[in-house]
Amino acid sequence: MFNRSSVDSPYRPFSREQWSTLAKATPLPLTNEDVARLAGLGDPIDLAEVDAIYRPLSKLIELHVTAHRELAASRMKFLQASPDFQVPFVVGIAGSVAVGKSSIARVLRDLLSRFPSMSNVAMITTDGFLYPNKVLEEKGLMGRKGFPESYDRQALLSFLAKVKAGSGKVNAPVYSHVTYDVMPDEFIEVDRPDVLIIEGINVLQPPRLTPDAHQPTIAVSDYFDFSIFIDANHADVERWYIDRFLELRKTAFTREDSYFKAYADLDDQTAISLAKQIWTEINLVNFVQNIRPTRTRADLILSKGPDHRVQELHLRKL
Ligand SMILES: Nc1ncnc2c1ncn2[C@@H]1O[C@H](COP(=O)(O)OP(=O)(O)O)[C@@H](O)[C@H]1O
Ligand SMILES: CC(C)(COP(=O)(O)O)[C@@H](O)C(=O)NCCC(=O)O
Repeated sequence: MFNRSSVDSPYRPFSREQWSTLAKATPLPLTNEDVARLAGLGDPIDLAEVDAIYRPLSKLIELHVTAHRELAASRMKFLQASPDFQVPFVVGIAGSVAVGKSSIARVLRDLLSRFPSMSNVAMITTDGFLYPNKVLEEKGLMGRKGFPESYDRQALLSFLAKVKAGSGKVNAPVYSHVTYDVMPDEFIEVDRPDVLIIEGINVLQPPRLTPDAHQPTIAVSDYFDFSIFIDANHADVERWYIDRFLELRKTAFTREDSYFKAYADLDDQTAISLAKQIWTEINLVNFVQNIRPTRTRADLILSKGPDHRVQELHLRKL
């Protein structure tokens, strides 16, 4: 669990209680319609949690979006240039596999789009930018899925550059957890959104050195205007990973096109040891070596307890 609260820390800490008092002063309380729509997302985040933690967070992000637009307008005026488009505001969400990034991203997308100034909120996940299995096999990286080298970073950087440059209709590739591979003909079309949420385990990776000149290149997070790291004790995340694996065994794995179809009939004990093995050999190693070290690059760190409820928040001081 992240724990820095001294005066020289770049972060200002908030207990769950302190943060949730902000909900009272946050506009746009949840209406019955919002509650029904959020429940319809099928995510397990309960509505009290949405109200106490994620609704104030949506307001904080809205403040950043407004300030970002004002700064862009003043800069254009100073540069005597005419603003030709509104640059999308990019929110990055990082954290371990199975820490709850996608669930939080979906809820945030819904909450942000309730603000009239940012009704068009797009969302993508970085798994679409993993190399296809065929390429990973050729590179000997099938056991390193999710590690920085398993992503087509250039494609991801180019996607973000186009979105930020105001290009209309930019396609992001899509990953299937059923086929365990990138889908060759499926894309998410992003068309000049007000906000783009990009979620993935490696989005806060520092820039890499170029092999020839040893010069650092641009980082994915250079395109972020606000970044969030979802943190939790890794023993809890392992449990969430195994629970999700057992759930998938009953659903996605039973499909004919599932990569894991052979796992659908496993008994509980075998399924649990297999999930533990994948967790320990791939995802935990990646978390310790590559993901956790990026935590202090985030603007906001959300620390979850064993029940997924956020217990503490650390917000970067301005
Ligand atoms: N607030 C929550 N309460 C209960 N379960 C949750 C919560 N958030 C996520 N989960 C569960 O934890 C697991 C991991 O969440 P998910 O959003 O898929 O993680 P990630 O996108 O980080 O891999 C899933 O089984 C999900 O249903
Ligand atoms: C697809 C993932 C790399 C997550 O990617 P992300 O969307 O966070 O970029 C991960 O869910 C994964 O499949 N890891 C490989 C080991 C495993 O099967 O869990």
